[in-house]
Amino acid sequence: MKQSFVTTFAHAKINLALAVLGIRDDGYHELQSVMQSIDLHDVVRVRRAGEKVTCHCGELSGSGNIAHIAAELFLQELGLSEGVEIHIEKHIPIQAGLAGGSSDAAATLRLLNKLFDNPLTKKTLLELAGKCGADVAFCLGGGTMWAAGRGEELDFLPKAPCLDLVLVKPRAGVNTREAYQRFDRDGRSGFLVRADWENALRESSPQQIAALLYNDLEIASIPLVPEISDLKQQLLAEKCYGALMSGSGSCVFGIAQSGEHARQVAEKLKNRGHKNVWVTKTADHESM
Ligand SMILES: C[C@@](CO)(OP(=O)(O)O)[C@H](O)COP(=O)(O)OP(=O)(O)OC[C@H]1O[C@@H](n2ccc(N)nc2=O)[C@H](O)[C@@H]1O
Ligand SMILES: Nc1ncnc2c1ncn2[C@@H]1O[C@H](COP(=O)(O)OP(=O)(O)O)[C@@H](O)[C@H]1O
Repeated sequence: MKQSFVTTFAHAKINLALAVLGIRDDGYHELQSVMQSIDLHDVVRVRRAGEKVTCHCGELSGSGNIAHIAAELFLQELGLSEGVEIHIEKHIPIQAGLAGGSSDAAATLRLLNKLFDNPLTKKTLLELAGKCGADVAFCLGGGTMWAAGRGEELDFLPKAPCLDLVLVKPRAGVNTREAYQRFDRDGRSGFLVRADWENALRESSPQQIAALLYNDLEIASIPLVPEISDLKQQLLAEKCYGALMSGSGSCVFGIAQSGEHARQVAEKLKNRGHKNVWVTKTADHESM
C-alpha cells in the first residue's frame, strides 16, 4: 500500500538587517541579523517510499537538492535504511537572498519528523539544520528572529507588525559565496544595535523599522548585479517607507505604506518591464 504524503509551506525570508562582523577561522562570516519570514512560499510534500531518497523539484531535482541532503541527514541520524520521496513546488526565486533552498530543507526536516512520529528533539533538528546550511535553522521555525554566529544562533525578537512588501528580483541572481568573497575584498563591517530593533518592533511601526534597514552585503553584491541599486531607488521613489537588498541578493524589497500601495508599486514596476515582482507580507513563527 502506498503511504500518504504530508505537506507544508516552506516560507521565504528577508533580512531586515544584516551586519557582517568579520571572517571566522572556518571561513564563514560572523553575523548579526534580523531575520523575518514572509508569506511567499514553496510547497513541500514528503512520503515514505522505497529504499532511497528521491527529490522531485523540476530542474533542481536529485541528490544535489538541499532538501535531499536534509532527508539523508535525518534518516542517517535515526539509523534508518528506508527511503522517502520529496516533491517541491517552487515559487521562491532562486539566488535571490530569500533562502528558498534553506526553507525547503527545513520544511523537509519538519515533515520527516512528523511522518516518523517526532523521534528527534528540537535541539537535534536544529543541529541537522546547521549541517545543511547557515540559514536552515532559522527556516525551521521562522518568524522574527535575531540571528548571530553563522546565522544559526537564534533568539526571539518581538514579533514584527504586518509589513506590506514589494519584492523585485533582477534577471541575474547572486551566488552567496561570491557575495561574501566580494565583501572580504571591498566591504566594510557595521553592527546592529539590538535594543533599537526591539524598540522598533515593539512599537509595531513600519516607519521605524524602515529607518533601521541595513545590509553590509549590498555594497558587495551591487557590482555583481548593478540593477539592485536601480530597483532600490525605484522603490524609494514610489514612496516605500524603506527599501533594501535581502541577504546576499539579488532580490530587493520595499516596505509599502499599505497592501493597496504595494499592489500599485508592483504594477508600476511590471509596466516598466520588470517581470519578477511579488506583493507579499510578513509571516509568523511556526512551532516545530
Ligand atoms: C546571506 C544570507 C543571509 O541570511 O542569506 P542568503 O542570501 O543566502 O539567503 C546567509 O548568510 C547565507 O546563508 P546560507 O545560504 O544558508 O549559507 P550556506 O549555504 O551555509 O553558505 C553559502 C556560502 O556563504 C558563505 N557564508 C554563509 C554564511 C555565513 N555566515 N558566512 C559565510 O561566509 C559560506 O562560506 C558559503 O560559501
Ligand atoms: N530546494 C532548492 N531550492 C533552491 N535552490 C536550491 C535548492 N536545492 C539546492 N539549491 C541550489 O542552491 C542555490 C542557492 O539557493 P537559494 O535558496 O536560491 O539561495 P539564496 O537564498 O542563498 O539566494 C541555487 O542556485 C541552487 O543551485
